[in-house]
Amino acid sequence: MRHFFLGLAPPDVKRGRQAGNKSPLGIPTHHSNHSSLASLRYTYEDGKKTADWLLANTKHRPKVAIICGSGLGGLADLLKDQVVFEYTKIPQFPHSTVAGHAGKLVFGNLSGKPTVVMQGRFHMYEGYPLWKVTFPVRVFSLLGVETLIVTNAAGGLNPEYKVGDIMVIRDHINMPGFAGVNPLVGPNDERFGARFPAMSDAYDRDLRKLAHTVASEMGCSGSLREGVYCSLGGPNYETIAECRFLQRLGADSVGMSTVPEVIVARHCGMRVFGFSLITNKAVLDYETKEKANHAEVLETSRQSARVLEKLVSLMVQRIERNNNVA
Ligand SMILES: O=P(O)(O)O[C@H]1O[C@H](CO)[C@@H](O)[C@H]1O
Ligand code: HPA
Repeated sequence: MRHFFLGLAPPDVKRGRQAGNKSPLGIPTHHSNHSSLASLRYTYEDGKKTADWLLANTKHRPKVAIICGSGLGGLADLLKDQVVFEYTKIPQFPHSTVAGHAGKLVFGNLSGKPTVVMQGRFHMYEGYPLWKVTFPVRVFSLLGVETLIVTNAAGGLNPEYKVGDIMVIRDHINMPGFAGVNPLVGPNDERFGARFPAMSDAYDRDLRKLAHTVASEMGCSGSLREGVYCSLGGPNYETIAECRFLQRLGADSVGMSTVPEVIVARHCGMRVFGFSLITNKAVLDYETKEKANHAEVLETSRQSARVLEKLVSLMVQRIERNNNVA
């Protein structure tokens, strides 16, 4: 296993062609107007710089990328012939700040397939704008990744779901998107994708089918669900009224991530698959004393991670080049 401690200070983020004070996360603290805010983002060339740096420092050429949810980073340990980069050492990469997100990018072979795994993702509630949250996805696309697998820890809204169940994501509800909070807001660079991408087929049908096949071969189809994930901004967990509202909207699970990554991956033509691990039941009853908390989320992830890891690695084994399933 090789670790990179090259001591490279991450270069400054593109300033959106404006001067101004910055927070420690590189986020400007003063904006003259909305349009300067909208043009503040990483450019295609920024993504290319980071991708080229990674390609120069590893011989791996991944076709599959996996983003691990809270407490689910153990998946990276299954990679053979690892090359590990701390996020803090990768030019322009944001840094992980949440418990259960180690902040390492791991390249290697998973089930014999060249794969890159994010041990830790970025969330809007950490103070990152969505163009930073989703920067790794664009870097993956520039590395040549064709398939993105996302995992997350989520609260179960569907009354049938139990803690420890795994939900194949069939579709999502982008709650912040209703208010215009979307990673694709701002000037569109056609080299990544079209101005108006479709999202009706965001989660690949063949990979969803494959997940059910693999789960039944593993003998765990009883705890495999399929449903709709709803993303909120966080960081507070939902009120009871909000959970009831989300249920009525048709959401089966709720979390604070994933959707921006999926939107950006689909924008740049990647095939997407996702799992929610149901780490807690959403609180829907005013009589209960139950409360969501991150310690419980991490504990459920710890207990159920092995099944999820096996499911993902068996799926990767069957993903062929050019988006086929073996
Ligand atoms: O979605 P992931 O990153 O798995 O994490 C989930 O767990 C945290 C809350 O416990 C939130 O960050 C929520 O989004
Ligand atoms: N709500 C939001 N995000 C979450 C939850 C939840 O209940 N569980 C894990 N992440």
